[in-house]
Amino acid sequence: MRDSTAIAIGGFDGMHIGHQHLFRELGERGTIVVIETGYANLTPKKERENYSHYPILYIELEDIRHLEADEFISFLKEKFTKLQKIVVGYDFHFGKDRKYSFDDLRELFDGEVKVVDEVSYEGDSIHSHKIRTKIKIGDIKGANDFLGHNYTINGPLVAGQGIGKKEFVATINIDAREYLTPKEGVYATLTRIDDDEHFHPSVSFIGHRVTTDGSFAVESHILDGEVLCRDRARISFVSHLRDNKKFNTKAELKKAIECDIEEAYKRLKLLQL
Ligand SMILES: Cc1cc2nc3c(=O)[nH]c(=O)nc-3n(C[C@H](O)[C@H](O)[C@H](O)COP(=O)(O)O)c2cc1C
Ligand SMILES: Nc1ncnc2c1ncn2[C@@H]1O[C@H](COP(=O)(O)OP(=O)(O)O)[C@@H](O)[C@H]1O
Repeated sequence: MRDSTAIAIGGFDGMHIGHQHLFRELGERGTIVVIETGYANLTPKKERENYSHYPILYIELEDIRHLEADEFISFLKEKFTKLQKIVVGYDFHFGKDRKYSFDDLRELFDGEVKVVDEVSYEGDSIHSHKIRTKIKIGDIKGANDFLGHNYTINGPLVAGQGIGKKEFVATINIDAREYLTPKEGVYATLTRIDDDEHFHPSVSFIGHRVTTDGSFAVESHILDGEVLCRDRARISFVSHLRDNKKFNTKAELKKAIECDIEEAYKRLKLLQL
């Protein structure tokens, strides 16, 4: 990483299609420099590493936000002594009051400054805050189109109420509090257990279990057979099926879950065509 000749700089929460355009400019010896604001919740912390083969250096915003432009460049050159190229996007700003832009980099850096033009999807500029809004309203397709991959959360296994398997269907419950949780409801998903290679087709519920104990849950029912989850699971969202709902009886909820399973099968099958 220290030998890198090119770096791309930004927050990079989501590792979306716009970010990927920057990474394409890095060449063979590149590093991604993540400026951590503490607000990343699409790809928190090291989760970003699943979406690029380049090494990532994490820098706290607090450590650089006060710097003048020349100090910022010196800071980067100290970290990367062989630095020849800096890649940023059209709207990158840095330093005191975010007053510096790529113009300042171009003026003060003695290497190449590559500025990537605005990347859009169907005429709409791609940004992580827009992806967050889409996820919050349950527009999974829209979020995935901007991301260039399925929105995916992951977390350690937690105990459920213990009634799923007996009264409804078996589910894997996880704690995914580091992530932005999609709008409460039911989704067609793919779930990977304990970091195994394989993603299982699944249907997932996110929200307050208003029909039973009212507590918040993120849970996934695997569709292609029984699985044993020991440690953690990763849930990848494919499409929104319906909103969370309070049913009058458990029997009605059970019926709804059976419909959800059927619908999830259909949506996931479409993926394979
Ligand atoms: C596909 C699916 C859909 C669900 N939909 C709802 C729902 O609309 N309303 C609700 O209160 N709970 C819903 N649940 C959550 C159930 O209430 C939950 O699975 C049940 O309370 C068992 O919880 P346990 O696994 O913690 O024992 C759903 C669960 C699944 C798997
Ligand atoms: N849609 C886009 N098109 C081109 N560059 C982008 C785009 N979105 C972000 N970038 C660039 O990627 C880097 C990381 O940006 P960041 O602010 O973390 O992304 P976002 O705006 O999505 O939150 C910055 O250099 C930024 O200019």
